[in-house]
Amino acid sequence: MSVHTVKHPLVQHKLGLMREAHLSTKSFRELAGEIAKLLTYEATQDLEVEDQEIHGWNNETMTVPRLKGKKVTIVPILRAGLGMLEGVTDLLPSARVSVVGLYRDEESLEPVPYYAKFANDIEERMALVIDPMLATGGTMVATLDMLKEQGCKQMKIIVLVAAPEGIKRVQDAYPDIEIFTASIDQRLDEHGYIVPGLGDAGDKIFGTR
Ligand SMILES: O=P(O)(O)OC[C@H]1O[C@H](OP(=O)(O)OP(=O)(O)O)[C@H](O)[C@@H]1O
Ligand SMILES: O=c1cc[nH]c(=O)[nH]1
Ligand SMILES: [Mg+2]
Repeated sequence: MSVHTVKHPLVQHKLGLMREAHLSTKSFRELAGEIAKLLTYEATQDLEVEDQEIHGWNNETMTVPRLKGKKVTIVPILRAGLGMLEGVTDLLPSARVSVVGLYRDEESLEPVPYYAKFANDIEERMALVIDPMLATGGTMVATLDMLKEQGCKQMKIIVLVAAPEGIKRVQDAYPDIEIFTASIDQRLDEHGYIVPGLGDAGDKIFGTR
């Protein structure tokens, strides 16, 4: 498995803005979408293209590259993953969206699934799982287990911030999966929050803090 930390200045600048304690809900949500879009650009670098002949502006034929029609399903993890969805669909407008809902139990820190609705032909699609936070990794591994159970063969992960503990948990369970992130932060605190992190991303995106 490889972990790609996207060091692009725009990504790093925007993530820095997200770390401000008193950022408005509006700004936090906008930045989450913008970084998600930039990370998607990186995560889709290996999409295949094929030549297609077209008539150009002067009616001469020319050959242009076109996406080969790789089927993708975007998988936002409720709630917080929804804050990234628009940024991802901006770049992948034809992708199907498969939604899973899991929350992390505050005491045990274990994921509790409560919703799932998958694309019909999910077994033929590459799944792009999106969630702002990869903390203990419990939620992500449970999501990947659900996708595998549905017959999904190729999966990638896009998170805004990852903790080393979460990366290891995903890595142990799914050695071949690629993770794209804007930052690998230092550690988890005693409540399982990423430090320095962003705080509770779901609460910040939905204004429920
Ligand atoms: O890696 P983990 O330790 O499992 O933690 C990460 C999960 O916690 C957060 O969701 P939360 O449970 O707060 O739900 P929410 O999105 O509804 O706020 C976050 O958005 C991840 O889904
Ligand atoms: O730091 C964290 C950890 C889990 N969930 C969050 O929203 N933030
Ligand atoms: Mg939350």
